[in-house]
Amino acid sequence: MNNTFKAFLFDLNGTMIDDMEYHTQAWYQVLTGQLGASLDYAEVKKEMYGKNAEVLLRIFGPNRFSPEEIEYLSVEKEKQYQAAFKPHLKLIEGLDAFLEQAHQAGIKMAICSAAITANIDFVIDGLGIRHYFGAIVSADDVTTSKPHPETFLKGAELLGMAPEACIVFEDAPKGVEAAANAGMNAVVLTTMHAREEFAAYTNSICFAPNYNDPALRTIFFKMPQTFNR
Ligand SMILES: O=P(O)(O)OC[C@H]1O[C@@H](O)[C@H](O)[C@@H](O)[C@@H]1O
Repeated sequence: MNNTFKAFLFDLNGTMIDDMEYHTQAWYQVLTGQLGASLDYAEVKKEMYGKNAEVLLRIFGPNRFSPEEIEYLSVEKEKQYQAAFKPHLKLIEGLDAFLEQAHQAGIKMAICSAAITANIDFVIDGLGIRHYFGAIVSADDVTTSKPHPETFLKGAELLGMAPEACIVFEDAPKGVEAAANAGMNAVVLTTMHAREEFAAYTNSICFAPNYNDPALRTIFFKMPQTFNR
């Protein structure tokens, strides 16, 4: 194991599971179908980072919805997402063995996501992987979500780790920006965004389509075998 990193901070959506298309579809339906926003699919994809309340505020401004309406719309979007994605719920290729290997190597791990707690529970209990994580930071645990550094700094703090001992796993440019703002390097999973979209971020140390990528094995475990079990 490479001694530089003592903790792994995982983003969830798009990084541990390949579900961002399902989030985009659910947001597109709620924002344009239910709420009448004039956004095309690509614009929805670009605007849907961070907490659900932040997405609604960014698109509709501060005066459109009451806090109760925001909560209702957030839950509505996640109901649509969960119903559509549930049959496809599985870890990104190689991640099951990668988690086990990191665990065996004594690496501390946290989930640091902009998703609400109910969505994180849906994924980690649905997949039986909760025991790997010493801390979970959701949308409900932070004041401001990514690209603000709060989510990752809180994850590091809960694990008892200095930021420089942590490596972030992310799939979104705004998430890598949040890692940079927290003083952390990032491994980028290219599930939804192409490598070129991260050109602005010098803290991206590696790009991989999944956890069997040789670059990941070299960086973290210096081992030739794949993570397939
Ligand atoms: O921070 P994560 O795990 O990538 O989650 C991000 C996504 O979480 C979803 O729950 C939000 O509705 C999306 O708008 C957001 O992009």
